[in-house]
Parts: sequence; structure tokens; C-alpha cells
Amino acid sequence: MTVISLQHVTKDYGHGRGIFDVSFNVEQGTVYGFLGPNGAGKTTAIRHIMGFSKPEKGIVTVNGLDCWTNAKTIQENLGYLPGEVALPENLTGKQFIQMMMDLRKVKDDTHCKKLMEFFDLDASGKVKRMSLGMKRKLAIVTAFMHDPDVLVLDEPTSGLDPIMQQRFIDFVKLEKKRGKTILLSSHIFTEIDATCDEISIIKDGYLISSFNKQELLKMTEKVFNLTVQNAMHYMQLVQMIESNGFNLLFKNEQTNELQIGCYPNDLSKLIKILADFPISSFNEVPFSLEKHFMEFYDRRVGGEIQWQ
Ligand SMILES: Nc1ncnc2c1ncn2[C@@H]1O[C@H](COP(=O)(O)OP(=O)(O)OP(=O)(O)O)[C@@H](O)[C@H]1O
Repeated sequence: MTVISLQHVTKDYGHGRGIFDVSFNVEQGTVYGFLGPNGAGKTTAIRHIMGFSKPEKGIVTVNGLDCWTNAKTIQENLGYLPGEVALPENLTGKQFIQMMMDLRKVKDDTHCKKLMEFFDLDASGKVKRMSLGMKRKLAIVTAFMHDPDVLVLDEPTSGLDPIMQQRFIDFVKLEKKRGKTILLSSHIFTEIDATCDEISIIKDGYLISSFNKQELLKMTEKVFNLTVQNAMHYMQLVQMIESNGFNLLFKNEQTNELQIGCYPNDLSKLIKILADFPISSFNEVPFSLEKHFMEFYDRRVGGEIQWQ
């Protein structure tokens, strides 16, 4: 079942800025990764989902409700973590939490306490004296204190230290297990890689690629490093690899090391060839979403930085 849906959404801020004809669906119980460089249009799309912005063209819905005409309901029910949070500086963390509980009409603070413990939030001091990371944690706790079914996260780990970034990734995974539907915008490949089922890449306001991670893994070339025990067998194997059309990515005649690229359909053929050779080490280079999609990010042409 589709929970979040954008269909042909356009918001044109002029000079090529905004989002253009953006369409995607987030299905119930999945984590959808929305990946794109700075200024790509992630926040603009998210602001439409939250009902803060009216689309010029197209339609945005959550659970079938139009986000603009039902903005109040959407904003009350979704768990929204904005990229930049503005908190009342003169309150203590505890006062702010209580204020948000009253506003959200949350009577039971069990979930809130669990979140505070999970994210190691010390809410006793004044907000204005809190570190950036502590403010971020306060925003996280208040965004999810009502245990929402749909979470919209705009670059959620910015401002968190590496341990807290990992904890946030764990939180997303746990929420997914609990059946939550999550949209996660980021320009950090590793957090998208670790959590998302479906991924879209946005650049200059256009969705330029959408894919299912498992499907992508099945189609992607696997890369193996191996070392052959002696020079004679090394030379023979290099020949076999090349004559059978495998991708020889790297070779070192001094150390008898090879790196071979092989598509999943050809794996059995490769294994049969390797079985006849004395191999002293063998490992697969883990798939990296980052490497795969760097080309979408890179504004350089032909590897060189262009001024125009
Ligand atoms: N209210 C606005 N008026 C004019 N231009 C805007 C407005 N909001 C966003 N933009 C422009 O639209 C483009 C997309 O911005 P947006 O904030 O959606 O990008 P983003 O992908 O979230 O970027 P980042 O990763 O840096 O947060 C940018 O060029 C931005 O300057």
C-alpha cells in the first residue's frame, strides 16, 4: 500500500531552482532513500509532503490525503525531523519536551523516555546552552515522541557525532522492523545504503534515477581480489581471464595479484576457471553504493573541474 505519493510535482523558483515533474511512491513499511547533493531539491520535496508548500503542478498525498489541503492533519500525525531545527532558546530541554507533549496531546511519556535514553539526551539544561548535537537529539525526541507511523527525515544525522549517527541508523532500522514507513533524505551514501529499500537520486530538481537496492545488487558487477601462488600459474590465469571476456581490473606481476570484475550471470564460469589454479588468497570487494553513484553527484566533466 502506498503511504507517501508524489505525482508529477513541480515547484519552480526560477533560474533552474526548485523541483520539476518529480514522481515517486513510498510503500508502507519500507524505508525510502532520497539522495542528492546540496541544493538538489530534497527539502523542497519534503516541504510539499509536510504541507508547508503548495505544488504548482502535480499532487502530493499521504495515506490518500492531499498534503496541502490537509496540512494540519498531516503535520499533527507525521514524525518530521527538519534539516535545520529552530528551538526556543530560553526553555530548558525538559520544558520544551513538556510543551511539545501538551501540543501533541501525548499523555503517556513512556515512548518519550525510551527515546531520551536511546539517544542519550540530557534535557535538564537550557536549550541555548546545549551543544549542536544535544539540540539535534532534543529535536529527534520531540519529533517522534508521539510514535508516528510515518517518519519524514530531512538529513537527520547532520550535526550528530559518528556514534550518534550510527545510533540514528539503528533507530531507523528498529522503526522499520516495527512496520513504520520512512522517507529519509540524505547526501550520505552510507546511511542510505544501511537503511533503505528503494532509493531515488535527485539532481538539479529532477529525479534522475530510482531503483530497488536488492535489484541493483543482482545486476551489479562483482569485484574479486585474488593472489595466485606462483608466477607461472599467474600468467596462465591472466590469459584465461582475458580470453573468457572477464574484466581484468588490476594486475601486479610482482605479487601475482589480480582484481577481476564479473557479472552475477558469469559467476559459475569464473569459479570453474579459478578451481584449476593454486590460489592463496581470495576476497570479494564489498559493493559500494557510493562508488556506483558518484557519477550522478559529480559536477565535473571527464574528471576535471569545470568553471562553467
Ligand atoms: N523558498 C525558496 N525560494 C527560492 N529558491 C528556493 C526556495 N527554497 C529552495 N530554493 C532553491 O531550490 C533549490 C533546492 O533547494 P533544497 O533546499 O530543496 O535543496 P536540498 O536538496 O534540500 O539541499 P541541501 O542538501 O543543501 O539541504 C536550491 O537551489 C535552493 O536555493
